[in-house]
Amino acid sequence: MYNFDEIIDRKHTNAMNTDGFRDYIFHADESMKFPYKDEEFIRMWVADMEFATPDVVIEGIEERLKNRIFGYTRVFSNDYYDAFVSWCQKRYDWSFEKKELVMSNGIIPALYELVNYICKKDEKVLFLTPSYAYFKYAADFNERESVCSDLINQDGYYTIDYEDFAKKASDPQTKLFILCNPHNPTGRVWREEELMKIAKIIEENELWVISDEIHCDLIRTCQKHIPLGKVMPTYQKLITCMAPTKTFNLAGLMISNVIIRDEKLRNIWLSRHYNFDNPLSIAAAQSAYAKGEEWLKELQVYLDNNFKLTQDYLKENLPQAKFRISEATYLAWVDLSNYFEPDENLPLFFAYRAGVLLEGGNMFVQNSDCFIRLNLACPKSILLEGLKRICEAVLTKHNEKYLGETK
Ligand SMILES: Cc1ncc(COP(=O)(O)O)c(C/N=C2\CONC2=O)c1O
Repeated sequence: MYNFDEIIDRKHTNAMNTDGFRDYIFHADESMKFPYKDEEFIRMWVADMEFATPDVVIEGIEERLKNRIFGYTRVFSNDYYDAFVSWCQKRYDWSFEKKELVMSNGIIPALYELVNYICKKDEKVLFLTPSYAYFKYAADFNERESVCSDLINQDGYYTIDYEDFAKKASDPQTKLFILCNPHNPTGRVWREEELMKIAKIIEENELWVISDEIHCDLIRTCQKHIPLGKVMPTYQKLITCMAPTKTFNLAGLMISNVIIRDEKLRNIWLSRHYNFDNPLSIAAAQSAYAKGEEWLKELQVYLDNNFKLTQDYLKENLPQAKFRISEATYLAWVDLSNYFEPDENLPLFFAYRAGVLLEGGNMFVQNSDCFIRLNLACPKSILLEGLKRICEAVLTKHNEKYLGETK
């Protein structure tokens, strides 16, 4: 049994989570002050976990450390590919050839590069909104136009607006579709029939498609992830991105899997991408895929319980908040439109009034006003304190507003 209740001090580890929030959330510097000391914040924002990576990963790194030489390194041996492809076969009944796998220091850097390799300057990048903002940033960085297809929110359950998606996909200038599968921030796990409808539209318009599946291992225990590559087994213009970094809390080790079917695009990648890897990251990732399943199973149960706890707590203490348990990710997507106006800065409100760091609607491109996104990958004692602070702050504001109106 693993102890996910353990509170681990992340101070002085150069963690984005503890030290990077002023810049990332508020675009401010260290001079930005709050009525809370930094260590007093409940941190529910950036998507990494407050849990120790599994012992098998630590042991894999320790084993590699014994060699004591850490020269230029690349994934040359089959061991890494064998561990990763076995993971995909066992969990998703999906595999790919070794030659299709290239490595990247992150999925975001891969997106930045692939947009440039795939789209000409006047071509467009399509994605579903609300969206992880880096899909838009990958287009912006490359000065390619973004096109957003808003998901339909049916009482907290998000579905694809196929008519809108098809219309935007049919624009001859739209060249690339980036799919988030499972979806951050709504937590949807796309069903086979949904993926098949998207696949039909992709094929009809001969789009390139990047399926970003970084969250695929972190699904509720009752859910099943389907790689887009399974629904489009022979479609050559498909790139699939997966990584151990979300699953095993290894984001700082910067190692991601990019599976490029198209040989021409793969050769462009291999000729232009900086193709070296960190030997400790390879050892960590390989151990995770080869031996990490038991830990992941226990983590999934712990996260399921954190989602249930959140649902019960909000129902009891913030009844006008609308929240459905995410089908995947450890991110809760909560609709507070009954308590806030669209133009209110929710991250700022909760930092000042609740001492909680979270990400808010305006950080997910569009179609996300009045939502907050809560990282639930933390010990339940921390989660409860965060939920308590959030609900108290909202209710105090709500009462202030109500009393103000009745004066
Ligand atoms: C859909 C998606 N793709 C890629 C990444 C990052 O991949 P990397 O470059 O680390 O390999 C994230 C991390 N999501 C985060 C990170 O912090 N907040 C989020 O929502 C993500 O949610």
